[in-house]
Amino acid sequence: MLTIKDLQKVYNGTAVVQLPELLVNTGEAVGVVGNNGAGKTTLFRMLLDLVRPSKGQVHSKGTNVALSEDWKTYTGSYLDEGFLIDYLTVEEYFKFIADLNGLSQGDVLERLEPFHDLFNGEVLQQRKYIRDFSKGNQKKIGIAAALLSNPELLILDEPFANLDPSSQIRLKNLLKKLRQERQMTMLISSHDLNHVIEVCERIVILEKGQLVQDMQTTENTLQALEAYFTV
Ligand SMILES: Nc1ncnc2c1ncn2[C@@H]1O[C@H](COP(=O)(O)OP(=O)(O)OP(=O)(O)O)[C@@H](O)[C@H]1O
Repeated sequence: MLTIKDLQKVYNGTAVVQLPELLVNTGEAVGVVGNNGAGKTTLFRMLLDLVRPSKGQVHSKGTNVALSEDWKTYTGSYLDEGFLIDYLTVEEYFKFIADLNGLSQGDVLERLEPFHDLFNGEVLQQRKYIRDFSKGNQKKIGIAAALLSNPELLILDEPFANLDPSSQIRLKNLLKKLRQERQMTMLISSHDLNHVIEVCERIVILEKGQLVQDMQTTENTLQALEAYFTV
């Protein structure tokens, strides 16, 4: 699905991402972990053509993401609040996304059904602008919007951050369900090692922009990650 070749991003003379090669197969869920400043967000921004690489390319289904818009039809993503339109209500925002994707009001309601527990009665019909929601609820809105188009590829940056414990568990279960039912390809960055290994069958560790480990998730992965991050 994704082919990253010789990818580099340099800021102020320092390579903050430097990846000779990284392949993400169709149907694979890859967790990206690494300490603050490891380059996770910068990598995701390059995957989504939001930041131009200093060197190298990202291909999605064989197409360079910087040279085509085709990948946008099957890619859902949420990195931060910049993805929202904060002066709209939630319903207006979902309608905007629905119109972009040719979805009816009925489709939207059906596709939001799996979010019922995660929304916890605090997201829909609130009669307020997105900017007036809490950070956690804004994140739920963004993730739901990313999934409205039923994408083949989902890219989420720290989806569990800012969520309360119940919401983290609900989101984790929702992502696991999407994996099981739709074999959705996922790239998820997270500082929550427990949750990310439950959702993803493969974990890559970034350190100072470099890929230092690439492992399949097993019953020993949490221990291995904890050992790695214990300094
Ligand atoms: N626009 C920018 N200009 C200069 N430096 C930048 C810019 N964006 C990111 N960086 C730097 O690139 C490095 C990687 O940052 P990035 O946000 O990708 O890391 P991260 O792994 O997502 O970190 P965190 O876990 O803290 O979110 C950091 O040193 C950061 O300061």
